[in-house]
Amino acid sequence: MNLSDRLEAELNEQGCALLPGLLDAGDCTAIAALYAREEGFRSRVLMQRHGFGRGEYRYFAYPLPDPVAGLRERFYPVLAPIANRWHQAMGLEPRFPATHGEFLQRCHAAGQTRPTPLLLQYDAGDYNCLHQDLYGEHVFPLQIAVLLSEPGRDFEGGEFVLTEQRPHMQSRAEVVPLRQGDAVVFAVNHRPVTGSRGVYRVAMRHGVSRLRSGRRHTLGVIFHDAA
Ligand SMILES: O=C(O)CCC(=O)C(=O)O
Ligand SMILES: [Fe+2]
Repeated sequence: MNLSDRLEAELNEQGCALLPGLLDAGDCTAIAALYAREEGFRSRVLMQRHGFGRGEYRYFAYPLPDPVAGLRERFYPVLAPIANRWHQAMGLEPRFPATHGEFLQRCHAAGQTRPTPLLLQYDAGDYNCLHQDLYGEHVFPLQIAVLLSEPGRDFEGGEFVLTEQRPHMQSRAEVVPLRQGDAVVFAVNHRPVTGSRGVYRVAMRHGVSRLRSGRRHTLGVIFHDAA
């Protein structure tokens, strides 16, 4: 099974898929260290100010640093066929072009020109409320988060959580066990699930449980740009 087929099978069954060891420890440390630098970012968000949780994040500015730009370019073509089948299954119109460059042109033409890849930083007591990363009309339906810190050594608590809200049913939560360098691919806003009466849309949200101690960094890779 190739990577795209494996991810599609996991995404269709669980709503998320793992990419173990996507980055090595050296890359993780180097990317996390960017957080403290002055340059390279377009904005900083203190989550508590907006009711998003507690902790902070910074959006990268263009040009994105190599590993971040590389992940967007490399994974878009793997995920676009899955995104197209999801849209077909959910009866949604937009189809996604073959390359990330073409998709970005579409975002930029619609005024979504600001880069969305971000670095997040959590300290003890911080958490990220369940949310969806929607930034305008154009939405690529899958995104990736990479854990840059090592659980147990750098921090405790702070688990990546996904919830699925099925129509007329109770919500289901999934905790995704990640080690440093592991990534999770997940649905941005909804995904198709086949039930006895056909396909229905399940709304997905993601967040992070409270950090018990230490410091945790994550790299978020979102494929659409922001208005
Ligand atoms: O810190 C995390 O694991 C979640 C980050 C997040 O919300 C994102 O990448 O969109
Ligand atoms: Fe997010």
